[in-house]
Amino acid sequence: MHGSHSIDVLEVPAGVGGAARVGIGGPVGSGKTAILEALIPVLTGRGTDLCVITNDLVTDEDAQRIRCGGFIDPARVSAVEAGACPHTVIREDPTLNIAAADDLEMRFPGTELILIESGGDNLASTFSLDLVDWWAFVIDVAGGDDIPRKRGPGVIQADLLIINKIDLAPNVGVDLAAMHEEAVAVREGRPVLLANARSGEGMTSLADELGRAVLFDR
Ligand SMILES: Nc1nc2c(ncn2[C@@H]2O[C@H](COP(=O)(O)OP(=O)(O)OP(=O)(O)O)[C@@H](O)[C@H]2O)c(=O)[nH]1
Repeated sequence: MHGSHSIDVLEVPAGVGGAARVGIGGPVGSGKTAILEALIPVLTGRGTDLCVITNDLVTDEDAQRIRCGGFIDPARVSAVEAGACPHTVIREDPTLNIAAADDLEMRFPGTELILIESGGDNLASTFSLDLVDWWAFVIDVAGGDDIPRKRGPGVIQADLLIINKIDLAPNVGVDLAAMHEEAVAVREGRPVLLANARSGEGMTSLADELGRAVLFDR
């Protein structure tokens, strides 16, 4: 009919989109994968039904590492190859990640939580709210205690800032209390969590935070 136009309605299968989608971003090497490795057993121990998506530039190395860990069914871990720019697939055009999350929910219908790790390359990476409901940004003590002062969008905008590798503070001459205080100040009081992904310190608090923020205190 002249003047009318069709509207494409995307078919979303029943149940898909029900899981909370959570981003874990931050600079290369800050410990995002290590945090997932320490966090997943805490969450599954609480009975949370979860899946994982990793974003690597051109490999599925992080996904393989999590699949090999033995703490999650390897089929529940999907890899998105981000190509040249890691920001694009979590912010400008998160279509690939949304498709990967939908696919996981279709294959595992009871999924309550999807953790999406992104291989960001600097302090500017943020997640699109079309992709995630909530996101954390991971920096580490060894990267320098001036990172909060640089006020990168990740540091400022994330729902939670995680300062990881706190065990290394004495080795790199960082005053942890001052770094924490400064991070809280630049975030105007929004949450900042101190963590040591190697020992698991902070992971109970992180699981509690996720419980409050997206799992509604299950
Ligand atoms: N001492 C110490 N080392 C850590 C901690 N967390 C991670 N690491 C180490 O830091 C290195 C980088 O950790 P990853 O988990 O691979 O970091 P990532 O952010 O996932 O790195 P990309 O995926 O390359 O962006 C590894 O050698 C980890 O063992 C921590 O809390 N303390």
